[in-house]
Amino acid sequence: MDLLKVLSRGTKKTPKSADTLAPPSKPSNPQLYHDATRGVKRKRNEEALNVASKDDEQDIDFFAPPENKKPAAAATATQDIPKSSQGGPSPQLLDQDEIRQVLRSHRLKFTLLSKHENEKSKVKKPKRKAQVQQKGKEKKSLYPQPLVSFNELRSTYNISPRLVENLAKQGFRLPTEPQLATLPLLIDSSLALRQALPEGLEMPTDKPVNLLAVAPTGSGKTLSFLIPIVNAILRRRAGGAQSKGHTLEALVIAPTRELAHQIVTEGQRLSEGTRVKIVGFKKGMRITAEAGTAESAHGDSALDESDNESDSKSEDAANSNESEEEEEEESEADSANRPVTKADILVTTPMLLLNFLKKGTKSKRTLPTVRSIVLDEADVLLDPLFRDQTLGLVSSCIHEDLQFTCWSATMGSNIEAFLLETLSSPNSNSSTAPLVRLVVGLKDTAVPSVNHRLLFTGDNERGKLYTLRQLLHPSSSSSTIPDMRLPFLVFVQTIERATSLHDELKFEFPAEAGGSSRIATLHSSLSEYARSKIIARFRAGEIWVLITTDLLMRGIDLRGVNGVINYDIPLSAAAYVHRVGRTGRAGHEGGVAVTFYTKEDLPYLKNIANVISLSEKQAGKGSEEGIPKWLMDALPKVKKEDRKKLKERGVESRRGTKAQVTTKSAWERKRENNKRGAIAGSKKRKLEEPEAGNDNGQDSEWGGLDD
Ligand SMILES: Nc1ncnc2c1ncn2[C@@H]1O[C@H](COP(=O)(O)OP(=O)(O)OP(=O)(O)O)[C@@H](O)[C@H]1O
Repeated sequence: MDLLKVLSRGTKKTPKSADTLAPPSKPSNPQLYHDATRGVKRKRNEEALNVASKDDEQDIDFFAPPENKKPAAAATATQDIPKSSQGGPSPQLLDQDEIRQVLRSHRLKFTLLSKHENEKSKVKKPKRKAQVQQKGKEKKSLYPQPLVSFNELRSTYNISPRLVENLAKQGFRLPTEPQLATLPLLIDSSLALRQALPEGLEMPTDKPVNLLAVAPTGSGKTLSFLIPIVNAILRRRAGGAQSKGHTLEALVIAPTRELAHQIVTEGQRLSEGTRVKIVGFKKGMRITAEAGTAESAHGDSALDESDNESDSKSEDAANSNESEEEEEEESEADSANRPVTKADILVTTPMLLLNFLKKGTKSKRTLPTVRSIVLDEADVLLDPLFRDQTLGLVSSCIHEDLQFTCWSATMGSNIEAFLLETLSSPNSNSSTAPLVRLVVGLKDTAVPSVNHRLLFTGDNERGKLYTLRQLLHPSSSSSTIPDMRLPFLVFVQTIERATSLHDELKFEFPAEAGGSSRIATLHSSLSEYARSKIIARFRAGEIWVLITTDLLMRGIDLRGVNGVINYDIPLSAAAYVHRVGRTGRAGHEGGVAVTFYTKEDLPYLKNIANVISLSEKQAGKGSEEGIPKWLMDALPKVKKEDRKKLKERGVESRRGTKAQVTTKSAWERKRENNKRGAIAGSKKRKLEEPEAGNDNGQDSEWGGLDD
């Protein structure tokens, strides 16, 4: 039996046909897990369901003033809201049993992490180790107040009414799981933790809580960290503790410009009308920073970073190719004349701001007014490749009550241990604050909101191209995946492959359907201007197929994306999770993720098949929809060295110029390559100096990280 083909059959196809460019389904409920029966005693459960079914019939206004408020039990589709949270004078807190019930029904698990506990369990005898750790874990479980409905933001946590209005304006009616879990803790930790600590466990309540949150892709993590930050700024202003002007109070770090820009946009929507200013840091921008000890205070200056490519790999991920149309090179004198940009919240990629803080001084400048630092996609920011830059920024935030929060859909245990070590080091500004971990779902490597497919495409490039062409015309009867609908993202391994696949496909759509304008490619060697234009056109629905690299795999929220195609296999389970998580976001159903594989990919398939199985399980789908167990067992285990190699290099045969995507014969390609080589050679001879070395060349596109 051919294992390769059977694997494709193992993933069920939905027979439903779909129209090209059908709009994404309306999100009915942005919550992923809402099983009211989970972890509930029978009697209580029946009561809760009865309340809910009655309330379901009513039209609910979650943002109504308290006197018109319907019972809070009706405010979520979770049907598990205990009575004590329903309306009434604030603050209304749930009791321990009720808290546990809500947290369990949403698959939310909080743990108080402590280095001390870890070390203690390490010295025990090996045989008892598991038991000790288990015991330790139980002891460290926390049960903070959940946010059962958005109206509690006003009634219990007294947040700015303007923020609540802005949420309502965007149509957000139910908190997603990370919002439900973290908003109380981050807005008012002492209130949220009042009944949360198990006996014998103490935690300082005068310090803000540091948080490590692991929640699925598209589950609203951005608002989970933005709401508390904006609210804290407004609160301090209202209390007169902060001037009415703009003081930099929060720093959000993201791995790519696209994500940073998106966070700024979401923040601006949230803080509309509040005078809280959220700004994306750009090259040449000046902000108020305090000089290090060797310098005079406020010795800030703007930077020209065009010559600063010292860390080409991370720059490629975050800010590649700085020859921007809109960001012409400027002299230091020019940039120093620029006015200082005022902001309350600054969003940046790590290298960009770090360069600014370092430029022209012996000791790095500091940001003493920053009270909150957010690492979005923390696992990649704390990966050894990028760690120094990220920690460089963290160490410049010297406020004594600095709050540190980390967010991602995937978080390796190595990252967790590293974070714990860093935060508990004597140099850390957050050393005395507790570190709490939240995990939403059973495990981080799952994307339950997406329909996953594995597709064997034959042994060569032609098979892949043929299959992709079929998917571009999803209504055709020959389509391999009938429920695959435009628009979609296509992920490939390298920039080279992205451009050559684009060349192959750009005339796929007829002129009357928009022709070549419907297909585009986005990767880090394009200018920032070009990149943002492409994203804007994709958001506007003008581009139907976007061919990209792993640059776009994290955080990007393109609401209309109906499908993701892994044309080249992802480099790790985490990369798979992030790539396919670009669809099926915030309750949108019907997102499809198709992963092509060839014989060559077989050694790497088990990782992905595992994620698919777990996702199906978490989504509550029957075993017939996932990959059968016998098939899973038959797949080869990925060797450690192969995993490492894959992470660093990708599939070897897809690197370099030879790995272009093409249907041309080898002879034709050879002739073209020779011609191109001759032209390039003559151009090179004319140049006085060779180009500045980026030794990663075209293959330096940011690769995904392993779990
Ligand atoms: N309460 C809500 N109800 C409905 N939609 C929401 C809610 N909160 C956020 N969203 C929307 O959900 C989408 C995904 O949110 P967001 O980008 O924050 O996800 P994420 O968890 O950060 O995902 P990723 O891990 O991929 O970065 C966004 O379009 C956002 O506007």
